[in-house]
Amino acid sequence: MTRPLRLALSGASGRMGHALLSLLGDDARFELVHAVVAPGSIHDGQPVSPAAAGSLRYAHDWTLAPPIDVIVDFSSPAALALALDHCLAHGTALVSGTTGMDATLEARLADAGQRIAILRAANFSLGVAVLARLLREAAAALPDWDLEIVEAHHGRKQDAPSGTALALGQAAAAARDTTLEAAAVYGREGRTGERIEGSIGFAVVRGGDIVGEHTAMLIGQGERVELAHRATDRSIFARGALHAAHWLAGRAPGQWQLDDVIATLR
Ligand SMILES: NC(=O)C1=CN([C@@H]2O[C@H](COP(=O)(O)OP(=O)(O)OC[C@H]3O[C@@H](n4cnc5c(N)ncnc54)[C@H](OP(=O)(O)O)[C@@H]3O)[C@@H](O)[C@H]2O)C=CC1
Ligand SMILES: O=C(O)C1=N[C@H](C(=O)O)C[C@H](O)C1
Repeated sequence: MTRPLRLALSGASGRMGHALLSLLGDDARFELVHAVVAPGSIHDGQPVSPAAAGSLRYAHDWTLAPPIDVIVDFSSPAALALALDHCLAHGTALVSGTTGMDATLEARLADAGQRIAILRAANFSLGVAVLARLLREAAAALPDWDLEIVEAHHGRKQDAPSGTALALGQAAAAARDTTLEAAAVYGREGRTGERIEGSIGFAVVRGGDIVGEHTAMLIGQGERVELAHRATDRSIFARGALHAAHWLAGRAPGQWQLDDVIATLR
C-alpha cells in the first residue's frame, strides 16, 4: 500500500481552511503535516480544528515544517508568497486557489512552473469549469453581443472583481480574439456615456454569507443569454482542490491547469 501524501495547508484557519480540514479528516489519501495561519493569529499554537491529524497545531510560518509532498493554499497574497518561497526552496508541489494577487506575485507564480509543479485556479468547482467552456462557446458564437459579468460574494471577501469573474472575462475575451486588458470596464458611475462597443463589463455585489455566484450575460437586441453558477457550499472548492493536490503531487515541474485534472476524471 502506498503511504498517504504529506499535505500542508496555507490559510488553515480561514473559511476555506475549515472546509479543507473537514474533508481531510476522512480522506486516507493525505496526512496533514503542517497548517499555517497568519503571524499574530489567535489560532497560532492552538490544536488544528476540526481535528484532522492527532496533535497537530497551527503554525505561523514554514520554518519548522516537516517534509511535505504538496501544499494547498487558500489564504492571502502575502501568505501565498511565503508558501511559494517554501515550495521553491524544497521542490514542493503547490495547489493554490488564492485570488487578488498583484502583477509582481502573478509573474513570480508564472515563473515558478519552471521549477515546481504548480496548479492555480480561481475556482475549483466542476460547475465553474463547465461554465467557462460554455461561455467561451457563447462569446465566440455571438461576437457582437454585449457581455457583462456579475458576481456576488460574502461581505468579508477582500478582492473584487472575484478571481472567477476575471477568469471568465479572460476566457470570453480570448474567444473573441481580444484580451481582458483591452476590453474590461470595471464598475460604472456618473455620466459614463454609452457602452463601449466590444467591452466586457464587471459588476460586483458583496453581502452576508453568499458563498459565490457568477452570471455572464450576453445581451443582444431583443434577446439575452445568461450563463450562471451558484455555489452554496465551500466543500465544492475544497473537494476540487484536494483532487488537484492528489493529481499534482509527484508531477514534473510546470504550470498545470484544473482542466488537466478534470480530463482524468472522465
Ligand atoms: N479558487 C477557489 O475555488 C476559491 C478561492 N478562494 C480564495 O481563497 C482565499 C481565502 O479565502 P477564505 O478562506 O474565504 O479567506 P479567510 O480570510 O477566511 O482565510 C484566510 C486565511 O489566510 C490566513 N492568512 C491571511 N494572511 C496571512 C499571512 N500574511 N500569513 C499567513 N497566513 C495568512 C488567515 O489566517 P488567520 O485566520 O490567522 O488570519 C486565514 O487562515 C481568497 O483569496 C479567496 O478568494 C476562496 C474560495 C474558493
Ligand atoms: O473569496 C471567496 O469566497 C471566493 N473566491 C473565489 C474568487 O475570487 O473567484 C472563488 C469563489 O467564488 C469564492
